[in-house]
Amino acid sequence: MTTTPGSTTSFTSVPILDLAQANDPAAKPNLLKQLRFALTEIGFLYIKNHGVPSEIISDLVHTMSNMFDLSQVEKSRVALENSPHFLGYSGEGSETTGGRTDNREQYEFATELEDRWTEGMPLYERLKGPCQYPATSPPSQPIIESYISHITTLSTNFLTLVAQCLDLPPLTFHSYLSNQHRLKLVHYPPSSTPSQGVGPHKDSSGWFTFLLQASPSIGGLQALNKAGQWIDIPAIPDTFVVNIGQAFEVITHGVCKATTHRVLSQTAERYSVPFFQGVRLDLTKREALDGLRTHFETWESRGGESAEGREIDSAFLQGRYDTWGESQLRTKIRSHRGVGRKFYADVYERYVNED
Ligand SMILES: O=C(O)CCC(=O)C(=O)O
Ligand SMILES: [Fe+2]
Repeated sequence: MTTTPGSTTSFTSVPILDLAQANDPAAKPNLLKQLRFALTEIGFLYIKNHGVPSEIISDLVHTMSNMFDLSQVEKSRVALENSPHFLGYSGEGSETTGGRTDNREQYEFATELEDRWTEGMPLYERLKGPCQYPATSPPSQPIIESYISHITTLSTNFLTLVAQCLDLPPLTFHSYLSNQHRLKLVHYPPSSTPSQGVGPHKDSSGWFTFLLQASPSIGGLQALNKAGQWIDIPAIPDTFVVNIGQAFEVITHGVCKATTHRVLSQTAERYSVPFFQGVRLDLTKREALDGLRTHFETWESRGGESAEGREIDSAFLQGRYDTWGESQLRTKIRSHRGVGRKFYADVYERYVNED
């Protein structure tokens, strides 16, 4: 259980920000004001006019649908359980969040990197390595790589606005970036009774998450406000949902909070694509806290988190581990225990048995 102070206010909706305003000197101050409000009071926002070409998105949505239509035999050829990097396909029921089974299947990809890990290097370096692409026609790899490349650019540029709206030099957050960002293609099968698509969680994978809700009229995504109410985050065409990850909450000393969210399964199937902007794995908690301490110390931290929000597991914030990389590895092993047992036997028991 976390002792993290504060999450968000009692927001009841999530604002839509127009990134085109960043290029208009007359409109930019308004954009930065809205962004500051969203980051400090909500932890979630939509962005429109984000600059990612619509054909890049439609190609991705199309290939995603082909990938989930593949047979179980084809899917299991690229099984995540065979990857020490936690990259590949995992079927329904193979992931748990908050101790309960999620009802979704997913393919996990990342910026394409070689596996450079050898015995003696930090274990978390093993999170980096090649993706597994299933056999589709047309091939999915160039489509997914192109999407990752566009969102990487968008998310990197977005950090400039984030810094500016928090009264910091434009490149403040860039030096903390990893060379590996992760992308998931997610399919929530239909469910006749209300059930957990993915359970309540805070994103543990980095700075910001950029989420494409790929099923236009299907709901299910919700964020938790301070009053303990679940607020709907409906799919809005031509937008991404952006939310704060746990590392960003740490570096801003809780001024910007990683807001708890979940997905409820619907009677219709739903597709989504979260992109997790990566943080350097060797970032230590001390470095993260000291970096901007003097800047954020003077900020009034926004108080109060709902009881349910405080229950969310959040290892890096609690300071159990020295590095961001180790807390990442722990989170991955706890979610995908088969991979943990197979490739990380030395730490498996310790990681899964602590609360
Ligand atoms: O599917 C969604 O809309 C959100 C998924 C999510 O929150 C996650 O995978 O971290
Ligand atoms: Fe999430």
